[in-house]
Amino acid sequence: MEPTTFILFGATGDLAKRKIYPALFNLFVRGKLPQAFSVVGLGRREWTDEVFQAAVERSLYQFSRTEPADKEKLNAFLEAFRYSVLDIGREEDYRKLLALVEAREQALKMPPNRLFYLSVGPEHFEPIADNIRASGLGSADGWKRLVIEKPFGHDLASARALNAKLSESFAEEEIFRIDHYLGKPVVQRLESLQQANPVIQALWTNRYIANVQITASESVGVEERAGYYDHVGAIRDMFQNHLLQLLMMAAIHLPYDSSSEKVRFKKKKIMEALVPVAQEDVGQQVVRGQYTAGSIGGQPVEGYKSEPGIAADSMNDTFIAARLLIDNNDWRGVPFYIRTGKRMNKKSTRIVVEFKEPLKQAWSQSEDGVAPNLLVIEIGPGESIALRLNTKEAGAQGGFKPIHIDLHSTPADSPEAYENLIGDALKGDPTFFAHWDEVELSWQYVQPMLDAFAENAVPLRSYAAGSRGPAESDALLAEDGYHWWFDEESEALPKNESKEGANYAYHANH
Ligand SMILES: NC(=O)C1=CN([C@@H]2O[C@H](COP(=O)(O)OP(=O)(O)OC[C@H]3O[C@@H](n4cnc5c(N)ncnc54)[C@H](OP(=O)(O)O)[C@@H]3O)[C@@H](O)[C@H]2O)C=CC1
Ligand SMILES: O=C1O[C@H](COP(=O)(O)O)[C@@H](O)[C@H](O)[C@H]1O
Repeated sequence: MEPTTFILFGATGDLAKRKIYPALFNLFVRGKLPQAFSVVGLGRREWTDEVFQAAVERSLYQFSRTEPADKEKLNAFLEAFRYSVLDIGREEDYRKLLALVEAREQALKMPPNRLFYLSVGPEHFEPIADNIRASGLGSADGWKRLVIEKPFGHDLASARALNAKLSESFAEEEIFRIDHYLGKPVVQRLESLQQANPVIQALWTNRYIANVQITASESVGVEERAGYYDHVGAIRDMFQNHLLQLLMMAAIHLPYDSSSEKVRFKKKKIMEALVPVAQEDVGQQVVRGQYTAGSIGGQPVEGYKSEPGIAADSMNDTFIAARLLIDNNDWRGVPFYIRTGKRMNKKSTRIVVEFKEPLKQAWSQSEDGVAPNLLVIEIGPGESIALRLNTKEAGAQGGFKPIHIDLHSTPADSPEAYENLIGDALKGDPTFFAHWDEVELSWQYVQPMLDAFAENAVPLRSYAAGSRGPAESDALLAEDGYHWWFDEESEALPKNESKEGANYAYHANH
């Protein structure tokens, strides 16, 4: 890997300590950082290098999965970290930064390969990009990359404006837009699931698939982010980015020789084939909801409007369910159902592919227990991919029973999303970052929904905290003759006990 200077805006912030430093440390421990590697942290706080290194060290003890037990290793890691006080709007701070970066490059005999990581609020993205260009930080002989956190815009117009501005300083291939769902290990394995299993590849069409269900339910509420969340809602926070990315990843057909260009091209094609929903039709395809008081895990939970920092008359969505249609030869006629919500009964991110039931007529009149085949892709908190089939035991009197074939369990020590993504950005591999085309098409698809929500043209349904969302979300699928597959109904899929080395294991449920 090429020598790199990692320049971190927002080095004193929450994301840096919870995700970025632990990810860098894990990469270091796994030998996946460049041999010559230097970090320059930035913030307004008057920290010294020593204070910065101590803050990084604390964050590792608090948030890293890899305990920094080896003091020598830890010190070698921390030695790479320097700090510079920088106010984003102050030009002279960038000149000071350039001097520090160049001094470090000279001391470490590194070429000027610079990765700028923007772990700051979105209002800072444009001025930082401008100042990087104006100060000369970006016009060096090496390469430059811009890693940018979400949110990328607030709507279609603002996303376009932001992209136009960033493009003045960085080329598209230099911009790495983080969507941490693309860094999740199981999402990254979807590619090999198809490529390594011709069986799955052959079934990946409307001939065999009845519907696809993508769920990201959360039991947490707005936590400490009321100010942010009350302006974005579930639709901007999760649906426009993470869930549409999961849809793209689930719907693409990947060739054996898939390159980053091919993956992104195919994702773009899926977005282009999505059937647009006109503003006046949003209510037929989308259910929006907001939680009221309830209980989770036996504990009483307040309703959304009573959360600190939330307006008492807020009409913000904390839940969204939608039916999406893809108009291409592979997926015509297969509804993709997406739902996400805060304060639901449990944390679960999963894709369930429900297969058609060609045998239903033949069996279900006379036999109990025949259920559709399901491919269940557990993305979090457990990680697994399992196929549910029907079987009948020899000589058994009863009906059919489901069995599960575990296609791919993720080892317990699999990397976290940020580790995967930062590692990819350091390598310059953009496969699991959101290309501008995808981002723009996502906003384009979502914009009529935002407009309908803003006009309150779609009813805001209530659901009790701790429930599975509004009843209308179930009705959305019932209209098509389907229902959401919940854990309980997909019948005790293999639990996520440590299954290292247990790929392709066979589980029978009794
Ligand atoms: N926290 C999280 O879990 C997640 C965060 N994100 C995104 O990551 C980004 C950062 O979030 P988070 O770390 O939580 O935010 P914080 O509020 O915790 O940190 C903000 C950082 O920005 C710096 N900063 C703010 N204003 C200035 C300024 N004028 N000049 C220089 N530095 C400034 C602060 O440094 P100082 O105070 O020293 O000036 C601080 O380091 C946001 O875009 C957020 O949406 C995305 C996913 C999850
Ligand atoms: O980006 C976000 O994601 C989290 C959920 O992420 P996960 O990895 O825990 O599934 C969500 O809670 C947050 O509101 C959102 O901004």
